[in-house]
Amino acid sequence: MEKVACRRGGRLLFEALDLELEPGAAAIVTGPNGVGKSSLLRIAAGLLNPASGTVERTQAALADERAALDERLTLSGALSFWTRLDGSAATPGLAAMGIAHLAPVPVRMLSTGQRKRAVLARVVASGAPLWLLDEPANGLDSDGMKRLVGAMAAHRARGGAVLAASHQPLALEEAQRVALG
Ligand SMILES: Nc1ncnc2c1ncn2[C@@H]1O[C@H](COP(=O)(O)OP(=O)(O)OP(=O)(O)O)[C@@H](O)[C@H]1O
Repeated sequence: MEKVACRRGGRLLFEALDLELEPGAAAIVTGPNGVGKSSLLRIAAGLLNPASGTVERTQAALADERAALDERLTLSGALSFWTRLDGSAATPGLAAMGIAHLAPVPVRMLSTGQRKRAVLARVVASGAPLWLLDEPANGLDSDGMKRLVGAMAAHRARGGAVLAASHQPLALEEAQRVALG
């Protein structure tokens, strides 16, 4: 991102933001509620246009509060919708997040933490080089947190990059800090 500005509802949230993520790199976006962290991730995902500046990205997978998993389907069915598009497989994502046993369970029946793991499984399964994680630790128990940290480290070791927004400390070694507000 070069000189990126974000305006929402007529209000300038941030401007002149430069951010570069090399393969294997990570950045953590911090700042108070409403400052524009999710908006920054949506700009990075290509879902929101910056008010000014330029964005160049590789293929990205976004995990935010919208699960983007069909509530009416089983978890494996909902993940398959995405893996068919991505030409990838759901199994590694389910295994990485420790929810292989939930594959036949309808998405609507998942608990908060299970749902969060499912969203992260979708990201892991995507094979996308850039992970955009909005509050990825929310709702996770200690095992879920360990799995998230492990998945991010493995992704970076394979040359992937992570851009995360979090109020909670995230174990991301040598991550750049992007402090908004
Ligand atoms: N669709 C929208 N239209 C207008 N304003 C919006 C829209 N979506 C978000 N906003 C506003 O943009 C601002 C930034 O929202 P955003 O979700 O990016 O903040 P955040 O830093 O992620 O907050 P939090 O820490 O609470 O998750 C907020 O004031 C919010 O009300």
